[in-house]
Amino acid sequence: METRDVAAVELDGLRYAFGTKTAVDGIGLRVAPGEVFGLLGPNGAGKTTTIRLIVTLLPCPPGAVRVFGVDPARDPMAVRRAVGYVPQQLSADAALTGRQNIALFTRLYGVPGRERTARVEQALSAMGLLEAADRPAGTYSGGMTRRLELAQALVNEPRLLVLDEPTIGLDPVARASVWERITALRAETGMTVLVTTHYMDEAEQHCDRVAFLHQGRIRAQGTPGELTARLGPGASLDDVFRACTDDTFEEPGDPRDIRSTRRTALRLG
Ligand SMILES: Nc1ncnc2c1ncn2[C@@H]1O[C@H](COP(=O)(O)OP(=O)(O)OP(=O)(O)O)[C@@H](O)[C@H]1O
Repeated sequence: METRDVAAVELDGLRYAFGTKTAVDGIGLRVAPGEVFGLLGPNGAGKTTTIRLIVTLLPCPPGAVRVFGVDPARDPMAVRRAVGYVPQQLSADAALTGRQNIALFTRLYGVPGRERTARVEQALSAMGLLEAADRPAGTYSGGMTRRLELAQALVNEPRLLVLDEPTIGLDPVARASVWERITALRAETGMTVLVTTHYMDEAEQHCDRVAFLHQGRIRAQGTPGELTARLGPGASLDDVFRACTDDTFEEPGDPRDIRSTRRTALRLG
């Protein structure tokens, strides 16, 4: 039986290695239901690997991951039913129309036949794509393509939406339009959103809480306001990013340690 206290995502000592390369090195975090939570960090920090473990695309050890209380190591199908995942790599078929692309996903997700049309229309509407629905996806702008991919994930009616770099490569207007849709969706449905991004301004503006990863470990986590406050007046999330990737940062996992890097970060900033 689920209670209000069940986390949307809970990681406890999560580890993963590709052969001898440790990509995720003992991560613990908790994403509350309804939160927008940002996983931040430099290239190779372990963000995508963490996400792929959560969405069951990589096998995780029992007990290290819970999605709404369900361990993907024990019941991956239950986790897949709860999750909508938009990977970094573009997944829309350029030759199909937007509507056809989304319809394809209703089949992939096993949406019952009688519900498919309504789900497709809802997803198109939620992502502002009704007018462009019957054009080939190959004619869409970058921002529209991203919104189409979000729409594809939405037909599963996910409780947890997982987005890997949803705005990468988009111009500022398209980035804003993608976030506008995500924000509206969250407000309307109460959906939990787990997102990776390299854009610190987006994380600062749109994430309720964030965790900074570096070399497979969490270096700091909290609200953007908490983390910047630890670096002092005028600090930005960019400064926190730099502090967390500084090699002198010794004790991962304890957000208080960020204070010890304050001087370094300010110097670098
Ligand atoms: N399939 C793989 N085989 C071997 N090593 C991998 C594989 N996938 C990722 N890695 C390694 O694991 C580490 C973490 O990679 P990951 O893709 O999770 O990082 P990331 O934080 O998502 O980076 P980016 O911001 O570049 O997407 C990196 O050192 C990467 O080279």
